[in-house]
Amino acid sequence: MIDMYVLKDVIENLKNGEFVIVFDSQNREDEADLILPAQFSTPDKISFVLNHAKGMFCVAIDKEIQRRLNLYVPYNTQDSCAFTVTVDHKDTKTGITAIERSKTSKELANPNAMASDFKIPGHVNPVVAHEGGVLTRKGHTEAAVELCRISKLFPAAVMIEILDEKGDSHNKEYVKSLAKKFSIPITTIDEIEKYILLNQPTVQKEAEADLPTQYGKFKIFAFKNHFSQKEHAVLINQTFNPSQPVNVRIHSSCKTGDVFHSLRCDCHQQLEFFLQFMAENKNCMLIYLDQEGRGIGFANKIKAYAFQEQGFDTYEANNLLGFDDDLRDYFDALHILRFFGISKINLATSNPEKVSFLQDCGIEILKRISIPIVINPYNRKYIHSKILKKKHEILIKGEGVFENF
Ligand SMILES: Nc1nc2c(ncn2[C@@H]2O[C@H](COP(=O)(O)OP(=O)(O)OP(=O)(O)O)[C@@H](O)[C@H]2O)c(=O)[nH]1
Ligand SMILES: [Mg+2]
Ligand SMILES: [Mg+2]
Ligand SMILES: [Zn+2]
Repeated sequence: MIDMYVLKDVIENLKNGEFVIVFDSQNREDEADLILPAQFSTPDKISFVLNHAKGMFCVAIDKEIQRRLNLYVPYNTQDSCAFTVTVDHKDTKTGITAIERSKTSKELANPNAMASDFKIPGHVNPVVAHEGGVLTRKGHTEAAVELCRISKLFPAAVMIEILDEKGDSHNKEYVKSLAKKFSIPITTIDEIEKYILLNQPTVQKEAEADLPTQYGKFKIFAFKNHFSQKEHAVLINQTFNPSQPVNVRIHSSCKTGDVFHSLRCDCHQQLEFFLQFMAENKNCMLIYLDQEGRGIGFANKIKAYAFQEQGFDTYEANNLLGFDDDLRDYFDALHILRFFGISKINLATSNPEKVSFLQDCGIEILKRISIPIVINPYNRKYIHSKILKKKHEILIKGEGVFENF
C-alpha cells in the first residue's frame, strides 16, 4: 500500500525550521542523521545538534552552491561522499563554537554568498549531493538536499550522525527515544525516494511516430527514464481521447515470450491478445515496460529458468539468485498515464498488484479486462505459481486444465 501522505509531517517540520531524522537502509550504513535546513541554523539549534547527535558535522549542499562558492572536492568521489575542503565563514574567529558553526552553516545557505566569504580550512565540512539525488545515490547527503528541495527551501542542510551514549551509530532504540523525547519526526531514504517517484515525472517523451502493424495502424511513443536509463514503448490508437476511459495494458518486457514465442510463460499470448484488442477497440494504450524478467534482467531470467529446470518455481528461482520475488515497479507507467492526462482506465491484467498500485496513486480502474490463457505443459507451473502465490486472476482457456496442476 502506497501512503500518499508520506513525508507530510517531515515537510511541515522542515518548513517550520525544525529538525528531522533520516535513516538510510539497513544494507547501507544503517545509520540515522539529524537534519536541519541550513538556512534555519541558530546557535541554539547547532548546540543541540552537537550535544545530541555527536557525529560528523557536515552541511549537505547541491552542485550549484559548490560551483558558486568554488568549493574544491579533493577526493575521487564517484560513488562515495563528495566532501569538499572544510570552511569557516570569514567573520568567525576560531570557527568551532556553536555560534560560529551556526554562522558558517547559515551563510552556506545564503544565495548571495561568494567564495571570498569563506576561509579554508575551517570547522564545517560541506558535502556535495550527487546529481539525480536519491534516485542515483541513496545517501544521507542526497536525502538532506532533496528534503530541502521538496520543502521548497534552500538546498543546503546541516547533517550529523546520531551516536548513542557509547558512541555507537547503529543504536535504533536510542535514535527512536531521542526522536520521541524531542518530538522529531523520523523518515527513511526509501520513503523520500517513494515521495519523489510519486510526485515528480520519472519519464520524458523522447519521440513519436506512426506504427503500421499487422494488427492495425497505431501511434508509437518512446519514453525514457533518465535516472534508470530505461526506455519504454507506448502504443495508442490513431484516434485517442484521454478524457474518456482508456483500455490499458501495462506489459513488462519478456524477450523469450514476446519475441521468440516461448511456451514457458503467457507473455506472448497476453501481448497478442491486446494488440488484437487494440485493433478492434477504440481508445487503447499499450505500455511496454523495459523491465525484463520481473526486473532482474535477461541474463538473470535465463539463470532462473535453469533453476526451474531443477524443480524450483519461478519465485523460488529468483530467491535462489538473491533477488526478491518481483523487482518491478509501475511508477514509470503511472507517469506515462499522467503525461497523457489519463485518470480513468480499464486495465488488461491478471496481476492484483498492478491494480492496487494504480488505484493507490489515484488512477480509477473501472474494469479489469481478462485475457484468456492457454495452458501447456511448459507454462503450467509458472501459471500455477502466479495464481497460488501472487493471487493472479487468470482466465484459463479450455476445460479441465486445473486438474493437471
Ligand atoms: N524472474 C522471472 N521473470 C519471469 C519469468 N517468467 C516470466 N518472467 C517475466 O515476468 C514478467 C511478466 O510478469 P508476470 O508475473 O507473468 O505477469 P504480470 O505482468 O505481472 O501480470 P499480467 O498483467 O497479467 O501480465 C515479464 O517481465 C517476464 O519477462 C521467470 O520465470 N522468472
Ligand atoms: Mg551517513
Ligand atoms: Mg504477464
Ligand atoms: Zn514471459
